[in-house]
Amino acid sequence: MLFESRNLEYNHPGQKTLVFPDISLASGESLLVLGKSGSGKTTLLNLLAGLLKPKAGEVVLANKDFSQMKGQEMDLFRGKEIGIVFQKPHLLAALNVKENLQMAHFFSKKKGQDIGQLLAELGLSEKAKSSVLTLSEGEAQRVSIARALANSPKLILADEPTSSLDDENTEKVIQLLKTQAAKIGAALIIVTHDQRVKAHIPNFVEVNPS
Ligand SMILES: Nc1ncnc2c1ncn2[C@@H]1O[C@H](COP(=O)(O)OP(=O)(O)OP(=O)(O)O)[C@@H](O)[C@H]1O
Repeated sequence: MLFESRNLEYNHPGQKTLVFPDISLASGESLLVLGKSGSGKTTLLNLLAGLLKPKAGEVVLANKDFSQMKGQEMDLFRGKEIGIVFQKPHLLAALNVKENLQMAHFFSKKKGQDIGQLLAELGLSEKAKSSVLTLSEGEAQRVSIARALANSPKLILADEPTSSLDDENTEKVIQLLKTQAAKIGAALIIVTHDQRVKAHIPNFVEVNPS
């Protein structure tokens, strides 16, 4: 398996212990994380991104357990191997579209995908030199997907990536995530409430409040 998380538990201060379902994904496979508000979906995503350390359990990507990795070692590992798409695109306002993607290459110190080709595949070639402030919401979300993919990560994590998009852009964003994950052989995990996404990705786990 390319990616596995096992027996994960987490404690927010003063809260009940959250216990998570195990996940196991091969290269190119996609999975939805479903669950009620407050059940722990974002916490799970943060554990899978190495942004939080679990109280128990392990997270293994390409045979490496990174669940207890810290500091610079974790940042470097994440920069190389994990692409994250947030609910709202976090782009650098001072930079244009292409420069935002170049930053991802710069920080990961890894030769990733060709940026021109990636922009073309995401239908953004004409926006390469545009300020990110001038993009529509759908375009900005596609740029943030391009940025998450720029280093050809082995794991792509997306937190409610379609919640502010219309049907057409939702369809586009999900297809892009799926086809790009398959193309670069990554595992794809999407946290969502969005019924529209369930139609495209049948594989899911549910986080239940313990
Ligand atoms: N920093 C924190 N400190 C204390 N408790 C927290 C913290 N972050 C989250 N929690 C609690 O942990 C639980 C899980 O939160 P989390 O954000 O992971 O849920 P979620 O399923 O993503 O919710 P939503 O769908 O509403 O975004 C909730 O009860 C929340 O109040």
